[in-house]
Amino acid sequence: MPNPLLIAPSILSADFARLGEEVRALDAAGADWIHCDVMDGHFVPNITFGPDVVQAIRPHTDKVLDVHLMISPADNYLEAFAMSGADVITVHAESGPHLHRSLQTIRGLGKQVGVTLNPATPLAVIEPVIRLVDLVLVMSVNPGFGGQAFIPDAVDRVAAVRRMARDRGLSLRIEVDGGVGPANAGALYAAGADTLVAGSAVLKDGPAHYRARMEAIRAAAVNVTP
Ligand SMILES: O=C(CO)[C@H](O)[C@H](O)COP(=O)(O)O
Ligand SMILES: [Fe+2]
Repeated sequence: MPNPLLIAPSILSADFARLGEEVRALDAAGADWIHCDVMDGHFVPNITFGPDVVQAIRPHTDKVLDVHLMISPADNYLEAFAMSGADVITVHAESGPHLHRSLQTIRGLGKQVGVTLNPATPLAVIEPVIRLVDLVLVMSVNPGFGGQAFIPDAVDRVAAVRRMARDRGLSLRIEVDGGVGPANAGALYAAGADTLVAGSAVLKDGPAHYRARMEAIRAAAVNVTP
């Protein structure tokens, strides 16, 4: 039985001066999760925000706050993000030498555990830790910026992660992030993705379009028979 499809708009493409309003608008427009991109200017060549901003948006929605940490090292900040009200905390496998420990720490903080891989990282890296996670995030762009072109190899990588999970009897979530929109949602869902992050495809034309943009992605995903 596949997991229900979730659409997770990324606030990376929101108006940062009106972040609370933006989160409320995404929630009201039918977002399943709110995806929060945390960048440190070191692991990725861009800087966004830290746990104080996650804490500031927490009262604006009851939806799951899906925190994608693009920071290195991540371990020193996991507790702060847990305290900020994050529900899912995802770390990059490439961001430190102690991935297993990072995932154990997130679990110990009572949060859903995510691991993510850059497009060039072999999928085998997650084999030793796949039983520890609730979610595998397959990056479909090189992390750091919104609005980049989708890397088509991500579809095959999703299918391979789904096989890896099924072979072990795991029904974890597979999330895809970067350049996701109606043009690739069907292929991603058919390959086994169940959580689609979308920044620019949802937010680029403002709040009046949020609902229609998310519905278009949802419709494109489920209309392709796996
Ligand atoms: O993690 C990210 C970038 O590193 C973002 O979540 C992602 O790029 C979303 O933006 P878009 O849908 O515009 O690509
Ligand atoms: Fe992200």
